[in-house]
Amino acid sequence: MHPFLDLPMHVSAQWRRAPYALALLACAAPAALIAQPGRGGGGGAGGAGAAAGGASPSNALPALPKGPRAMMLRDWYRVANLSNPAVSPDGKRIAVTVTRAVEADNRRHSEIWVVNAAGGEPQRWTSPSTESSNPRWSADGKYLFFTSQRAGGTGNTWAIRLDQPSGEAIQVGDYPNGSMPSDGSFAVFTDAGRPAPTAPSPDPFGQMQPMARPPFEAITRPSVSARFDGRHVVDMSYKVNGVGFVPGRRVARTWRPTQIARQPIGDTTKKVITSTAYSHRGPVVSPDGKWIAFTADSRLRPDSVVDRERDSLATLPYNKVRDEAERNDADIYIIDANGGTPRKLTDWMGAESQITWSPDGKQIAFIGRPGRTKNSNIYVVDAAGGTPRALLGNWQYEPGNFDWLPGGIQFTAEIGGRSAVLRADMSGKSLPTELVSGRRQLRGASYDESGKTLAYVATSMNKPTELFVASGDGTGERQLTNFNKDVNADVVWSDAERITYKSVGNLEIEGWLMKPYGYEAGKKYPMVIYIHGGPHSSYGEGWFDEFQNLAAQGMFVLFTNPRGSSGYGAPFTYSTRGRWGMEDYQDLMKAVDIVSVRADVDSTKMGATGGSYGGFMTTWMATKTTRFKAIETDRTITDWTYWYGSSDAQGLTEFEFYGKPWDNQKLYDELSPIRYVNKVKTPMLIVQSEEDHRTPMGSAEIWFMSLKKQGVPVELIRYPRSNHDLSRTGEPWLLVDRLGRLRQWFGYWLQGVQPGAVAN
Ligand SMILES: CC(=O)N[C@@H](C)C(=O)N[C@@H](C)C(=O)N[C@@H](C)C(=O)O
Repeated sequence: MHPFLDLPMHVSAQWRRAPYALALLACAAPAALIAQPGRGGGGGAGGAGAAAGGASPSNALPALPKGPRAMMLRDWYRVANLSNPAVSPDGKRIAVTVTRAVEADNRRHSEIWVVNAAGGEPQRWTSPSTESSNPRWSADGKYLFFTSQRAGGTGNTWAIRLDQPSGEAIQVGDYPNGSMPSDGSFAVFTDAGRPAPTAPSPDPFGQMQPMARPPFEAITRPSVSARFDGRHVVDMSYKVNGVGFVPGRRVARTWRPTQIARQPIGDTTKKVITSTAYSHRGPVVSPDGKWIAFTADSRLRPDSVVDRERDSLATLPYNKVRDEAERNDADIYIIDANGGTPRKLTDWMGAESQITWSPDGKQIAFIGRPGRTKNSNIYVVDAAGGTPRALLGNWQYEPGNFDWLPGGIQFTAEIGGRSAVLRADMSGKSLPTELVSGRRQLRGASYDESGKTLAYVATSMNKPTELFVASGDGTGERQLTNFNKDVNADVVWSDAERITYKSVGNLEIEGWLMKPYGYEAGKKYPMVIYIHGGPHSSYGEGWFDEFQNLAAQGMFVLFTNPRGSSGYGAPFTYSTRGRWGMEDYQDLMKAVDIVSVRADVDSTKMGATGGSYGGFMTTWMATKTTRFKAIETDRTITDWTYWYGSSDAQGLTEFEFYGKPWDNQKLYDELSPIRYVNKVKTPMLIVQSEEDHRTPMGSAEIWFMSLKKQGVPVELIRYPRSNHDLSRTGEPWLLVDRLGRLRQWFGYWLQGVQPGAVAN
């Protein structure tokens, strides 16, 4: 997991859009859910604007012309995104989530579709009137479970019955979700327990909005509670991007350590088998059902002690010896499947996750990260104990998810900007072998019970996501779906050339140059460099609406993964610590140098754009060079001290800048573009979301005002009802509006296209 946030570590800047934020509507699924793609009923494969009309602005828009042609803005609504493939235990069927926008309703919609692994038409299994995602098959093949919020249910797990005629989705209480032994007789999962009952006391503030009520131990009170509807804050984490404002505690802090529970399949009785002051995490049962492995604090200290220690350390100034020391926060333990005293499997420095038993139950594998800035690896240890051994040796890259199949361990990994399915050498002596690879990005490798069938979703530069199947060893790959057939037939998606180049310190940097739509040899075209955020994320070999948008406008799009990006190993990722805007800036400008001397690039018409950390970098660039004729800065950061105080992710700079602003104010200041704003001459478009709690509005506002006061052309677009993820999961109409503004801004400054003349 990401050290600062609840996010997976290797987040591709392009793929962050995939798990669309679902506005799950409460609505029962009608019977006869199965539909053929492209045959109506709420949107077939690739169907544009699938929902039935209602009065909306989009209804007034003319039909999109047939292609082949450049991408138009409204083509965005036509692209289907596939995610979470799941192979049935017998390997015969594959379920997948299909998400697309419903243009007329300004929303996204997700459904579960199922396709035979042997091929054939995919079938829709969930209702077009309800949101459904994340399919998973029960081990005995009786159910297809999926996530949905429907009226009259508890929790968000629903199921379609497979072993008998089935109608609407149901909820089943006797089939718990969790880790199961080979015979599938019971499931093991964590249980947060119930809060201790407290005597109800009258709450004088009970009628107030939750954010307005005086939190626990607050000193001030509303003079008249019915007249105060503001926000009263005493806790540090009072706002979270994508969630909003979070009400504070109203009672003293208590701890509810997670326990391990087990429940027989076909029974509704849950038995909690532990009762400890420490939490159990990620329990997995051995194939023979006798043992449960889990992670917990390395000293099994009560959660209250661990949390208080962490909170008190967090108030101290940065201390190199203490804060850079390697830590052993957690270890793996094994307990009898009926409960008892756990045994520590091994004392291992660092963090363990994804504990997995070998099929014979004799060994345990896990992903281990020996130190915060060190590469993770797959480790294997005897279930009896011993020293874990690394399977990937000194491999440059890091494993994603892995499966221990009958034939060995297979895993996914980011290899720079592409991704692959690989097999580990179980002796740990050789580097892993790529089974499914190529210039593309793969997600969600899923296997049947025997490991003989493998499914994944894949995309490449000019191909939106589709579902693929192959043999377990990666051979015999076949594309199973064509949800984007119609849009692909109309739109000529641009392809990109992969480049690598040596930058400061001889470090190799990977990048791509996407050709403009309608490229003709002998002509010159404007070029825009895109800069990703994080900084620990990456661009890569996948279809990306933003790049296609500007390429369709007739521009080269340059994008690179400067040092600091993820996907090239932890040393590369963390090599910019304390040096943001230094060598990574040079990595970016080096790419501009290389590309700008090409005969087909007009070096007098270059632009730059980027979001979040990329937004910081674009403002930083604006203070350093006038080579760009126009810049767009998105969800920007212009003052790191302001950002530290107003964002929801202080851990990022506390780690990267070696402390809090007052520990290292000089660095926070020196790396803040606002200190040099008097040097900016480049026209800038600023795009910012009103509800962005990751990079709040103040950075954009001060940048806007500073440029205005200096007479530099600047526009600020403030998007309502939007957070940090507007460009990925925001309201479709606003998201597309933003794409249009990018075309217009660069169209005006780089191509001389007059306001209002850029095609939609
Ligand atoms: C990798 C990551 O997400 N890091 C976070 C702490 C983060 O949110 N950083 C932002 C400043 C950022 O740049 N986010 C990127 C990923 C974005 O595009 O939003």
